[in-house]
Amino acid sequence: ASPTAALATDGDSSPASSASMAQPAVVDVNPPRGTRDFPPEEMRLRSWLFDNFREVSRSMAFEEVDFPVLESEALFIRKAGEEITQQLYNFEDKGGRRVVLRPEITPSLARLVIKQGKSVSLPLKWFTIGQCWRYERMTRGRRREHYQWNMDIFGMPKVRAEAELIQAIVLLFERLGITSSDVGIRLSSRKVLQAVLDMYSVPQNLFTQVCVIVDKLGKLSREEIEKELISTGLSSEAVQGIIEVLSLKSLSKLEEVLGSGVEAVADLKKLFSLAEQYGYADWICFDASVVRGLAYYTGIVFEAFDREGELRAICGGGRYDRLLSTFGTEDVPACGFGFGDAVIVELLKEKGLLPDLPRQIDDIVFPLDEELEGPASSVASSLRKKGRSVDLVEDKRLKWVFKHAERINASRLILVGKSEWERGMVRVKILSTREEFEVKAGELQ
Ligand SMILES: Nc1ccc(Br)nc1
Repeated sequence: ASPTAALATDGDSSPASSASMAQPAVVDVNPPRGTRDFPPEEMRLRSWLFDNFREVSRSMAFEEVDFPVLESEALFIRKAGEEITQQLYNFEDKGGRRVVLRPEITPSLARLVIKQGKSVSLPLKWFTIGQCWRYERMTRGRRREHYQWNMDIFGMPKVRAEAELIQAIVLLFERLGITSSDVGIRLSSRKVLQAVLDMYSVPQNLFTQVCVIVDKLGKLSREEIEKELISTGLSSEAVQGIIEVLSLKSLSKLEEVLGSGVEAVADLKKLFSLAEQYGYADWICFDASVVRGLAYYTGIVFEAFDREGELRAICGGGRYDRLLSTFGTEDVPACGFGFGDAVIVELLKEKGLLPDLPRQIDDIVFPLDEELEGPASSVASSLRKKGRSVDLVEDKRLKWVFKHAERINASRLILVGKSEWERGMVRVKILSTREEFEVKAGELQ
């Protein structure tokens, strides 16, 4: 039986389709576990979302870049215990190379910056939209792939980079109809945690591990967090100090605890003052518990969350000034964020903000009988060359064509009939007004 047996037909009684209807499909027509198909309606929504990502990136003067989904596993081997490195979609290829389906975009960006070396002038502002993968044990039934919009700035050491990236996120939300009462952006700096660890003389090599653990605040219980922190060798005094500082929600309180002149506080104050000038101050709030879960962040970190519901992170990012040296080359200051395609769509659904994106075609061209299939081809071709979207239909009854025109929201129906064609004419039906007239085939726009 043909694998397409399960495919519905359009009800037209053309003999080929009815015979294959009876057999069940012999292949599993579902995509691999944790992955999605994008049939036309879902694809229109995804394209709409990605067009908004692209439009914001363009308005911020970012250049689009792209990378293979397949990367060397070495790019993602990190020892900080991040979830992302424990769920690598990794395998050995036929050449014995250790490769992965990338779990994130940032290491690929860093790789390309290193590869481009001196040939690029800084700062670099790059964006991409790419599919990312994780091998999640299906017990949790979560997705194994999603598309991420990434915007990254290389070579901008000051908090201007963070301020620019947060504006991009706010511009995107505003384009989608989301307001600052729907979503907030929590931000802090990893230098806060660095300052606390310094206060307790915690060795520097524990920093990234501690970040990955405290990122689970809000997901794990306080006891579990304390236990994990103790297991890294931290004193219980240091653990209490960390949890106390990370529960702060006020910058002035933070300054009281850490003392004035601390870099973390200065950075954050500068960012809040820039936010006023950009006009997005009501979107952001200081929250010392924000550390994000990626090992390589070194400075300001931020994440957008929905103010109702389970406070899911919609997107997140931060500064990573020392990622390149982990690849064996000199560091370039960098900052970026990742914005997934799934949580945002759930949020839009909950807020009733999903756009109506019907299929829309300009013209249907239909030959009224077989000997006019040639002329219909030239009519369709000339309209397409003028930029019209044209559905060339044949072997159907006229009744079906009218139904089809409605289904695809066609603006016009161009009928190619024998008597008209002999006079160099075609018949045009404007489907919204039912207006009908003849036009010289050569003058059809
Ligand atoms: N990093 C990552 C990859 C794939 C999905 Br779904 N979520 C997170």
